[in-house]
Amino acid sequence: MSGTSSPDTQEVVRLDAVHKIYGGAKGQKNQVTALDGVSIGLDRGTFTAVMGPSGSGKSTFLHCAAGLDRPTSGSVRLDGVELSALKERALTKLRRERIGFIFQAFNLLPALSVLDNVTLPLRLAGRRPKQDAVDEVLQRVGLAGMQQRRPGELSGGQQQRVAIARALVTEPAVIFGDEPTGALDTHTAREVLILLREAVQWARQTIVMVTHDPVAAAHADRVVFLADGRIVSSLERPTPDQVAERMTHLGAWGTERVAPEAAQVAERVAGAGVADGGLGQVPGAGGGSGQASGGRSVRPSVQAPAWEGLR
Ligand SMILES: Nc1ncnc2c1ncn2[C@@H]1O[C@H](COP(=O)(O)OP(=O)(O)OP(=O)(O)O)[C@@H](O)[C@H]1O
Repeated sequence: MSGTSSPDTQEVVRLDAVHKIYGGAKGQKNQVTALDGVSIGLDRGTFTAVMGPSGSGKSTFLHCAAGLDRPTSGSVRLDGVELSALKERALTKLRRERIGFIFQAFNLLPALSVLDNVTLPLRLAGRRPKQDAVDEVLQRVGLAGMQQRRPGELSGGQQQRVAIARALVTEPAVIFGDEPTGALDTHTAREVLILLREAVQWARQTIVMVTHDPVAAAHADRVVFLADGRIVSSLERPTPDQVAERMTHLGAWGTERVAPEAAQVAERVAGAGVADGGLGQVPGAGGGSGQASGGRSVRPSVQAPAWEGLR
């Protein structure tokens, strides 16, 4: 554990006793405690998935950890910098220079080429893109030869690769993903997850990903589970069925959404080649009314903070 920003620092993200309370003055009825004393450290070069039932605080966790929202109390340090000490402009600069974001809905600029989308964060930061470095990133994500295409001329998976390249090109301290595979079909989602996994290995990239999908989560080094705004457990390098089982214990597929969620989990877990045994633990698994993950609706994502000030 350390608070410096030296490259050798193990913990890139550190949250201590973070509370986030929405709505009204203290003690008022309409208050919601979205985060209730979250403390966690995320090491450099690791891939962490954040899971939990709907409303458990996953998005709030991501927003606070990434400096998109300020905690009500507690400390968030990113790459050794205490975020609460930063004024808005400095926070924006830090997000632009030290954080990469990947969203469910890609958030590419349709009028720009692949190359211009990927190099945009560098140019916004006043840095001249180095052709070799950009070429390498595009090669790594499988977009070599597509530099001049527009996002509209790419598949969903290719568009997400552009977003990943855009996140990687600044060599950020950490990349935050908000359901980065939520809009992709099962096969494409797997390719994107493998790519993220590889980025952790070859670039020693730190990645934090919020997901509802046990198969996606199982690509991470560690899966952290939130319930009622608290970290209630974690699993190291779990299988998809271990993740699904843990989510079941958290009541993640609650009664009002049992059938679609459970069927979806069953499909995803089965698609990952996991033994059938794990599926029996998901209530309503195989219940039939769920849709394939590829048909999953795109839930509203956070605004694209990395591009604030662009227009
Ligand atoms: N801006 C806000 N104002 C008031 N309450 C909020 C706000 N944002 C989130 N909440 C509440 O905080 C709690 C945690 O929300 P959050 O979006 O972090 O959960 P989540 O785990 O990401 O949920 P989901 O999986 O459904 O996206 C919920 O009760 C939610 O209603």
